[in-house]
Amino acid sequence: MKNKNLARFLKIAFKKNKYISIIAFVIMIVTSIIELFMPQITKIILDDAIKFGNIKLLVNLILLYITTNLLLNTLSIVLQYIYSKMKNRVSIIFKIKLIRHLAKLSGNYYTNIKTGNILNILENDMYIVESLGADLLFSLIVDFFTATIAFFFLMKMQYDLLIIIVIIQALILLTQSKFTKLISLKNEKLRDDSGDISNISQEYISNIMNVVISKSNLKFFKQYLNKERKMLKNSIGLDMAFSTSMATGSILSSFITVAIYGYGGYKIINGSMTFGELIAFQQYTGIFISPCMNIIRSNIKIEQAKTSINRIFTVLDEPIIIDNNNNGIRCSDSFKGNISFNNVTFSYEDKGNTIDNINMKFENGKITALVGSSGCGKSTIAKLLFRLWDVNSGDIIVDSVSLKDYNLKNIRENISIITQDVLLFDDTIINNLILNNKGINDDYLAKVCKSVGIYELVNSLPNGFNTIIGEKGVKLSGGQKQRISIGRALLCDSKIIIFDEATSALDNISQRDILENINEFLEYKTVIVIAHRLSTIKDADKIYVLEKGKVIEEGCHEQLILNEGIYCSLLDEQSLEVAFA
Ligand SMILES: Nc1ncnc2c1ncn2[C@@H]1O[C@H](COP(=O)(O)OP(=O)(O)OP(=O)(O)O)[C@@H](O)[C@H]1O
Repeated sequence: MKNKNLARFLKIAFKKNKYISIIAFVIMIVTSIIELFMPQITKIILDDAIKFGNIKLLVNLILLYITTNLLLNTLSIVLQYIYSKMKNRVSIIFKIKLIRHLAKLSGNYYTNIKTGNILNILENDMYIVESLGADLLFSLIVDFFTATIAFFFLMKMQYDLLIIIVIIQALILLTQSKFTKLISLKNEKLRDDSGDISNISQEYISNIMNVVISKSNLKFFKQYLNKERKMLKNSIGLDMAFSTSMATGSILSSFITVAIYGYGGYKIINGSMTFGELIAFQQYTGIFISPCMNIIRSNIKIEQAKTSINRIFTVLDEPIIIDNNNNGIRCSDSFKGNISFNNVTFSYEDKGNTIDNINMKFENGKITALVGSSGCGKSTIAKLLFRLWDVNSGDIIVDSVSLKDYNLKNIRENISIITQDVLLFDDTIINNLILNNKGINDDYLAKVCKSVGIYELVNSLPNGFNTIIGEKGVKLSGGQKQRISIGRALLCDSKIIIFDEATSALDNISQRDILENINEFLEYKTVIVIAHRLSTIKDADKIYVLEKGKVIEEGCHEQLILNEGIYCSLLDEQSLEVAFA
């Protein structure tokens, strides 16, 4: 699986860097050939120019040596530039792929997602893949090429000395491959630890104010320290394995030097080798061993990267359960957003039915309310409509077309959900209001802001609409956040608009004022209001009362009062609560 994912990764990376990779590969081969040519210059300098006192030849060879060196270094700068470009390009491509894919996943995935793990993939795994280096694959090919040619030169020069070197090299290969396995195992453990720590830190930092208020710092610290201790232990283990592997490699490599000077020196003494040949042999040995060692070290890097690439693909391969239906129907200009739930049944995972054979209608130009005790399934209705989950049975019909037959992105653009938990960005008020909706005119913006009651607030701020509201809108009150969220939805101008406890942070009077003020924006829309406070929905055209995922009563406020059913008792309970408040 890991190898398959590595191949998939390389295929995508290569496809996006086709021409630049070919250029890099050609430069690498040229560099390698030049390097292979260098020991020959040394040999001629020693054995021909110096030995026979040929000054002209010596000067020419030294000039050649300098020129080749200059060329080699220039090519190496060009290569570095290409690699750096490729590396960043590949990393950006995969990050975008990941972020895009995440947006296509289902509510189920979002429910079970571990934020820290995903952040870890986006940051750490991407970094490891980046540091694998775009050059690695090419280097391996070129290293193999260079080592083979150097091997032939060495064999031609002194095959018996070469045999000794090959034996030592084989020993190095054997020990290093054992270390590679150990290192990659330890590395995998470390990556898991790092994911766990990211999860805890992410949970802590993003809720820091609530953590302090709920006095749960100690719980976090304990959890955090335990994980850090475990990671420290594994990290030391990894470093030790790494340095032992390096030291073993280095000790074994030193035997090669011993063999060259010992056995090579002996050969010079008995006349079967020249001094120039010994130096050239030593240089070729370097050219032979260095790529061999590179191949071994690359193996460790590749093993590390494989783990990271695997993680990247675990997210990328997460199946898209909610079909995007890209070729599906798009909402036309005459789209009304009349919705009917026909015998809809739905359950989260393997739990019992959260929505149980429900039939409901939400009509354009009307306000329909959903009420019922906590956990009866009201918000689930909104989530099904937004297709975060698909229904198990029955169908949701929008303007006579099944919801599943619409292009997902397009139908979602026509639905705005304002939830209790407002999503605000650490950005200006204006950017939080308009999001991507750049074409909004100033008068309309002012009108919407007045209706949701933030116009005065904005004007009272020195930077007005350009005031930064802090992370998660921390500089605003709960009510102000909800007002911005409602304003944002109105500016979106979707045909279907769902208020899910959207005014829960506001007092009764502010809530009534907002609802009255925004009425004109809701005139030709399908409006669904989910509320606990029944005063919010008493003017709704239709009210559905839900219990355990079933509709148990329906009608307008007056009809439901006459029914003297659950709605009536909920109303009585709330009147009592207000009276005793
Ligand atoms: N993502 C989820 N995964 C599993 N179960 C869920 C999920 N979301 C909600 N539930 C469960 O589904 C049931 C209905 O939840 P829902 O949020 O629709 O209720 P609600 O009527 O809107 O409640 P409230 O008024 O408290 O907001 C609850 O029992 C809840 O635990």
